[in-house]
Parts: sequence; structure tokens; C-alpha cells
Amino acid sequence: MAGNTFGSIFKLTTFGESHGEAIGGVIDGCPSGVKLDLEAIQEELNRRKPGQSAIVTQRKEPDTVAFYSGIFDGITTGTPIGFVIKNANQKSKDYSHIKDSYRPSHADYTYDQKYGIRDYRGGGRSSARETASRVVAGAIAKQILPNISINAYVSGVGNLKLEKPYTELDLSHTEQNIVRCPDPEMAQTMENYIKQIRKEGDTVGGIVSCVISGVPVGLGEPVFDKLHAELGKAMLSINAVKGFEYGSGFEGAQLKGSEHNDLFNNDGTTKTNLSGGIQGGISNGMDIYFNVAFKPVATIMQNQETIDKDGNTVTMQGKGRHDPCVVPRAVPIVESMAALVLVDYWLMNRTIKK
Ligand SMILES: Cc1cc2nc3c(=O)[nH]c(=O)nc-3n(C[C@H](O)[C@H](O)[C@H](O)COP(=O)(O)O)c2cc1C
Ligand SMILES: C=C(O[C@@H]1CC(C(=O)O)=C[C@@H](OP(=O)(O)O)[C@H]1O)C(=O)O
Repeated sequence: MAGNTFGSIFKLTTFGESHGEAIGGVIDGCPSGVKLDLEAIQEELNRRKPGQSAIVTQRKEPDTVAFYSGIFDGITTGTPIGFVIKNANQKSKDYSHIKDSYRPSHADYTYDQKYGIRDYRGGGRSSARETASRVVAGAIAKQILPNISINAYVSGVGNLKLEKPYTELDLSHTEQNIVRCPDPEMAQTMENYIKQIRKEGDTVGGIVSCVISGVPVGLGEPVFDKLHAELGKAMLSINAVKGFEYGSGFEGAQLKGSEHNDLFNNDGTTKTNLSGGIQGGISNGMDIYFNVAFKPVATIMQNQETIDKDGNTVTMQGKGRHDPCVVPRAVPIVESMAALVLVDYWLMNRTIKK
């Protein structure tokens, strides 16, 4: 199975399945001499972990990370950073019903067809449990990036949407509610809606928005490794993601050039920022902002028609502990993937300029 490594200088390889012994990763290419705040890494994991509130999966995992290499006296040594997060709260018997049948729109069918064998307990390797390892690496990347802030927040749940742009929001409120929406009133409405959806045994999608400030001019490697192309790949690699747009995004397609162009100030900044901080695949020093769309996840607590391995139609009922809506927990994952992209390009830029 290829495809388990992300990045070209700061490289993360993850391993592990949702109901196996453990998940974890190896980071190769981390610069030496970085003093790490290990508590801050654990805090990022706590933002992502299952069982954290009434509107997420009730699987209760401590998600405590243990580092095995690459850090000495709290400082990176430049050697591979190996880390492990033990799985502690699997309930694998809840998944025997999907051993020989496929949940519609999960990855059961495609994994079976491609590999011919599948750890069906939980989603196995396809479970978003794997993203905990991304958060560890992302938290380290955040600590390497100088003066760059990355803030994601929930801007949509089903039809409920925050219409205000990030410039009119107080993002310091994001962590003050369990939805991670910076508008307290909207957060409450979203929370009530997710609770109602959960009661119905259903799931609902949503949008995570992200804003990155303090990025210097010059990150991004045209023509194939443009900064926004890599951000797009990073976001689309997250489980359940269906869409990525940056800057003016899909709405920009409705505008005229005279409305869309970002006119310059004399210092090279721009009066508007419909470009979303990237032009020609290179950061221009303005804020980078983007939206990531998540689908309503596949496992619903309702009877559904599906097929078994032999192609027979069967009725399946959702079992196990699942997220009715993933966006509250996806916020730190989006930030982490953004940090991994930025640290890679930042290190590349440093190398090229030397
Ligand atoms: C934070 C997070 C939590 C998720 N939780 C669940 C879940 O509880 N149940 C589920 O069926 N899918 C869940 N998913 C989505 C599946 O992992 C994903 O749909 C599956 O791997 C198939 O991949 P795809 O949707 O990207 O095609 C979650 C995704 C994320 C990002
Ligand atoms: C365990 C986590 O979330 C899981 C993500 C997930 C999925 O299908 O993506 C399905 C559920 O668990 P399982 O793999 O046991 O079916 C969630 O609880 C986690 O994020 O740590």
C-alpha cells in the first residue's frame, strides 16, 4: 500500500489501524535544534480526540502521544522523530456486521477490491483515527514556523452558514464552544442541529474555514508544486473531504476582472485579497484563506440497503460509535495539514535561498 507519506523535506509517514494496537508516525527531515513544547502537541491532540463532547463519536480515547526518538532533552536532534499513540478503547465486535458487507459510501468496498484483504474493525486504515498522527506532526510544524499563525474554525453545518468573512469574526472565540464556531449564537444553533441529527440516527456535513497570517512572500514552487495545489492536496487527503476552495473560490468565477483584481499599495501589499494570499502559486504576503467541505459521513444509525461480498442485497444497520458531524474535530486536522504544507515550503525556500 503506497501513499502513506506526506511532504518532501519535512516528511511524515503514518501507520496504524483504528482497532489495531496503536497508530503513529515517523517524521523525517525535521530540522535539529528546535525546542519543542510537548504539552502544546498534546493539547492539539486533545482538540481532535474522539469522545471530547456530546456532538462527536463517543469512543473514548486518551490519545496520549509517546515519543521514541528524534528528541533529546526536549530538543529535536535532526534524526527521525518516531511516535506512537496507543489505541485503548476499541469495541471491535460492533463491526462484525461489516466483515462481509460494505457500508455505502465508506471505504469498505474500495479497500476490499484493491487489497483483497481488509481490517474491517472500525474503518481499519481508512478510519479518520489515522489523522491523530497528522496532528502530532502538524503541532511540531507549527512550532517550527516563525511568526505564522494558522487558525481554522467551523463556518458551516448542513445549511447553517456563517456569512461573515473571517475579517469580521473574532477567531479567539473558536475554542470557546464545542462546535468550534467563532460566532457564539451560530455555534449554539449548530450544536442543537447536530444533536437533533444524532437523535435521528443520521449525519450531516459541514465546512471548515482556515486563515493563515504572517506567511512571507515567496513560498510555493511553480509550476506543479504551487502553494495552493499542495494545500488542496493536503486538504483533500483528509477523510470525508469533498471540496477545497481558496481566495474568491467558486464565487470568483461569477465576477469580472475589474471587480476581482487586487490593486496594489505602494509597499506591495494589496487593497483587497480575492487572490487569497497566493498568486502564480507563490505566497504574496497577504493572508491565505480557504474553505474545506466535509460530507455527511457514511455510517448512519439507520437501516440501509447494501451488498455483501457476493453481490447479494442485504439490509445493514449502522453500529459502532460514530461522529454525527465531523467538522468540530476536523478543525485541528485542517490546521495541521496546512502547517505541514507550510513547513515543507518554508524549509524548501530556505534551502533554495542558501
Ligand atoms: C474527524 C473525522 C471523523 C470521522 N468520523 C467518522 C465516523 O465516525 N464514521 C464514519 O463513517 N466516517 C467518519 N469519518 C469519515 C471517514 O473516515 C471517511 O468517510 C472514509 O474514510 C471514506 O473516505 P472518503 O469519505 O474520504 O471517501 C470521519 C472523518 C473525519 C475527518
Ligand atoms: C476513533 C476516531 O474516530 C473514528 C473515525 C471513524 C471513521 O470511520 O473515520 C469511525 C469511528 O471509529 P471506528 O474507527 O472505531 O469505527 C470514529 O470513532 C478518532 O478520530 O480517533
